[in-house]
Amino acid sequence: MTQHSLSSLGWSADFLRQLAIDEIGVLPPARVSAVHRDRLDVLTETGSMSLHLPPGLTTGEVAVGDWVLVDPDRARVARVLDRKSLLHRRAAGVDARDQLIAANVDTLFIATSMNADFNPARLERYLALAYDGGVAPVFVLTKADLCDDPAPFHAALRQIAAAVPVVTLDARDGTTVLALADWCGPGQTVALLGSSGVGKSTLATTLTGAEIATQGIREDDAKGRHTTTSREFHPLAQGGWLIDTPGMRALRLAGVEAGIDAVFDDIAELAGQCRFSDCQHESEPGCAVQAAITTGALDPDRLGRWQKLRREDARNARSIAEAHAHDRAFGRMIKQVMKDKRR
Ligand SMILES: Nc1nc2c(ncn2[C@@H]2O[C@H](COP(=O)(O)OP(=O)(O)OP(=O)(O)O)[C@@H](O)[C@H]2O)c(=O)[nH]1
Ligand SMILES: [Zn+2]
Repeated sequence: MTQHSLSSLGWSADFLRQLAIDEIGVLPPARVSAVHRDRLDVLTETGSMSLHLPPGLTTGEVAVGDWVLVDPDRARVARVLDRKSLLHRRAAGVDARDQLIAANVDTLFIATSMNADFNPARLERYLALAYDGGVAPVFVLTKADLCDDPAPFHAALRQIAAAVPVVTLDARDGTTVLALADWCGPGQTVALLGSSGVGKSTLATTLTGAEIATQGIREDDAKGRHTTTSREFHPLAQGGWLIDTPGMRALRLAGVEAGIDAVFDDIAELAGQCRFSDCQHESEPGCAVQAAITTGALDPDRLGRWQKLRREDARNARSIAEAHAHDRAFGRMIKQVMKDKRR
């Protein structure tokens, strides 16, 4: 069985600092490598193991990449450590639920190919998710071998986010993929997002040096819940880890307003200068956003994409909040019924 040092698994001072004196050496840390319906797979310094959860903790509250402390006598989780980053979304399907995608990811590779797939709105959506979750984004332009002129794509990315690194590669070619090596070293954790066909599986295979069976079927599971039994935490050839996030086609943002405003910081800043604090940036007098569109400083399409994302995010966050309130009200009703029965 392969053994890993804690630091090669991504352990750092952020986590060590959270341990109480009486936990050190007693409750060993472990990194979650897969989340099943009723248990977790984890990697520790001594190998891999399967853990149950303590009462009061459900697998919906744990993500691949999480650090937990292990209660070795009971072979179960003692507690989940605070995360340094978290990717989450509104679950697929009809139920309004926040779904954790991956925890403690250092870098999100946002993949797109340089063809008709290239879609600024989609890239901004991924970017908002990364910023909100505290994960550093990197744009990965795939299929470099099929593109005669990458310059327009680079220019478009600069418009979207000038500060985000851009790497152009052929996902099948290990030599070009080496351009990602800086983010893939020992102790580093990366995740990969992008729409179908951009080359995620191909890139994952090249980065890990192994065939990864990515399965899109999980998302279509009626409950929108991870029911996988395959591994989701893959060692990278460079020493780090890849968290596989399959089936991310329907990436519905919820409660990531701060991330959205970070992506559109130019518009958020203009909005702060509007005369009315609740300006909708439509036809109000003294609207700094509309003024910037008039002078050509702001692309109206970009404003439209910002407004659309904000609306979607607010709508999803609201339905998750309403679902929680409904659950609580239902719980109270059940309790009352039980009480009345006992009388
Ligand atoms: N020429 C070229 N082909 C590529 C490149 N990356 C991926 N492909 C091909 O594009 C096709 C789709 O690649 P995948 O890796 O399956 O794409 P994916 O993003 O994982 O797609 P889904 O599994 O549907 O999400 C495959 O036939 C790959 O061989 C590249 O950089 N250059
Ligand atoms: Zn305005």
